Amino acid sequence: MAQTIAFLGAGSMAEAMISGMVQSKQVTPNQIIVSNRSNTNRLNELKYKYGIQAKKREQLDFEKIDLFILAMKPKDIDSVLESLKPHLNPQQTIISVLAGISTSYMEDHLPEKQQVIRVMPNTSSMIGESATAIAPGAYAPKDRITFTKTLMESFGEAYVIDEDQMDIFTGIAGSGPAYFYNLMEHIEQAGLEAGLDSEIARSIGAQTILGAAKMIQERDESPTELRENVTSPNGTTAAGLKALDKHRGGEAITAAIKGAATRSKEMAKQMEKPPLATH
Ligand SMILES: NC(=O)C1=CN([C@@H]2O[C@H](COP(=O)(O)OP(=O)(O)OC[C@H]3O[C@@H](n4cnc5c(N)ncnc54)[C@H](O)[C@@H]3O)[C@@H](O)[C@H]2O)C=CC1
Ligand SMILES: O=C(O)[C@@H]1CCC=N1
Repeated sequence: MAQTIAFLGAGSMAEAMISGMVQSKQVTPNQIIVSNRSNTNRLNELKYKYGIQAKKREQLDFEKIDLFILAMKPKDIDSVLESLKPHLNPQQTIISVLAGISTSYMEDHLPEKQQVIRVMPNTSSMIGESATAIAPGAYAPKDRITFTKTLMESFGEAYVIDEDQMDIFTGIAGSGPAYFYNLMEHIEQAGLEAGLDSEIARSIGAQTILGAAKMIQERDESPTELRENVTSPNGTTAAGLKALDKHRGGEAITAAIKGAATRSKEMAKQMEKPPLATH
């Protein structure tokens, strides 16, 4: 992949993607440039940790960059698009990881017909295990979409979806790791309260989640069949599931996914609003 990739934003999501890309060896570290608004300590940290290039915004050589990956907070999108706009040429692609920012919003704030692709990775990119969505904008050519998919696959699984599915994808996969970390917090606490060592409680919980996820991926059985296989009549699992049901565990997960997806939609709506008039 002989392309130069510049990250604008050097936070946790940028680092997770950089880590996954570098480990995959599909991208060499010197193809990656990381940049942010002002925190040079953070840039140096990433530079030395991953062997990539780190540059202040004013040091970026825009012409030599093929792909810009926007990885700042959604609230900073306007200032970033404004600062990018005068430097872009039609061959350059803007990839955005920002939740709730549509491709059409970005296209409207960039030079006419700029190539824009929206993606939604998650922090498991860090170890090559992301589930990443890709939604191309109106002017993204096929070869760039294919390239972006290959790039996203360097740190996990990647799926090309319609942009109107991005909110639910964000609810399931973008925010999803947090639900499992929250689940782990509860598992660990239950283990601790019953006298397990905290390290062992954490390890047991993680291995159990990992094993269940791999069973779903590797076996030709549905989650329902797999659940039934664990559940002996009147046994321990039946008692556990009854308690889960009583406390509306399943509904809680559905609500979490829907809550995140709704927030993603709301964020997009807020961006569509005209700015408040100032007098
Ligand atoms: N954290 C996550 O799990 C995921 C985050 N995202 C998206 O990734 C984006 C970044 O999220 P995090 O990494 O968690 O945030 P973060 O707060 O850790 O990082 C934001 C970075 O942007 C930089 N920044 C701010 N203004 C800038 C500007 N004008 N130009 C260049 N850089 C600028 C900051 O210095 C910081 O390095 C968000 O838009 C979020 O919606 C998407 C998927 C998952
Ligand atoms: O919480 C957020 O808004 C971002 C997007 C998906 C995960 N983190």
